[in-house]
Amino acid sequence: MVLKIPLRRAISLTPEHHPSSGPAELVGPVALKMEVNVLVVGADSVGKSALTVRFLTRRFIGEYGDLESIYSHNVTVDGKDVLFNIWDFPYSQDHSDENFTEEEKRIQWADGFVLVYSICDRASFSIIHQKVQVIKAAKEYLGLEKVPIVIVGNKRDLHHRRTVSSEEGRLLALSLDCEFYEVSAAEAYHGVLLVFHGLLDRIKESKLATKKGTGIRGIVKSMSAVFARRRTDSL
Ligand SMILES: Nc1nc2c(ncn2[C@@H]2O[C@H](COP(=O)(O)OP(=O)(O)OP(=O)(O)O)[C@@H](O)[C@H]2O)c(=O)[nH]1
Repeated sequence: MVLKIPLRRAISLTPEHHPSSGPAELVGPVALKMEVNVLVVGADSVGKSALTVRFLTRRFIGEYGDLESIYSHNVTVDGKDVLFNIWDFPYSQDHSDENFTEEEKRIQWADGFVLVYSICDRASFSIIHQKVQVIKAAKEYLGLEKVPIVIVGNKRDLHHRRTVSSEEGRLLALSLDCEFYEVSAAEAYHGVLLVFHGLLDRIKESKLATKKGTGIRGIVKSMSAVFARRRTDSL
């Protein structure tokens, strides 16, 4: 039986986690709670909503409608609470300036990306390469060197209709320094769980690297400022 339930009712939505709020770590009374923003991107009907809902509710609903929203959900990973804000967003063919700016905002908002294609839809696979480049370029511009991206080939259960081989997916991910998974949101929860946990690991690594980078960059910057002042003083 196919269950049809509105996503907003299936998942608790925390309204304050809007793109403008950006990534953050919530400081609770006792412990630091990690919060991550994840953007799920891909062509139409590849299963973006199915993956998101599977991760958040463990269920495969079947039909998801056209709702585009950010869903916030607490997940316990390695004994620690992590707040996932997940934005499931269809790939847009609209290349207007306005759309470009909106896309940049979404990329800025996200700490990590799940890029989804369907193994039965070659066109959905073909856009992944360009999408990764757009994301990386935008993040590099913001000073982030290592961008956490996971590429996911969905609908693995439909292997008789496969048009993209696992090898192609794996090679693409390898060439773009992304992680790769093939899953079936329809058939199994475990694979989908690995996708989001794998992404979380990458996000943690990237945050750590950024903190370290900022530290060194900060020291270099202040030293340069001191020497520059000394040079001006001695003139
Ligand atoms: N067989 C199979 N069908 C799936 C799988 N994942 C999703 N679907 C189906 O594919 C269709 C599209 O799924 P959605 O999750 O709505 O895809 P989407 O990418 O969010 O689609 P848009 O909202 O149009 O961008 C639905 O009919 C789902 O039931 C899967 O792993 N296997």
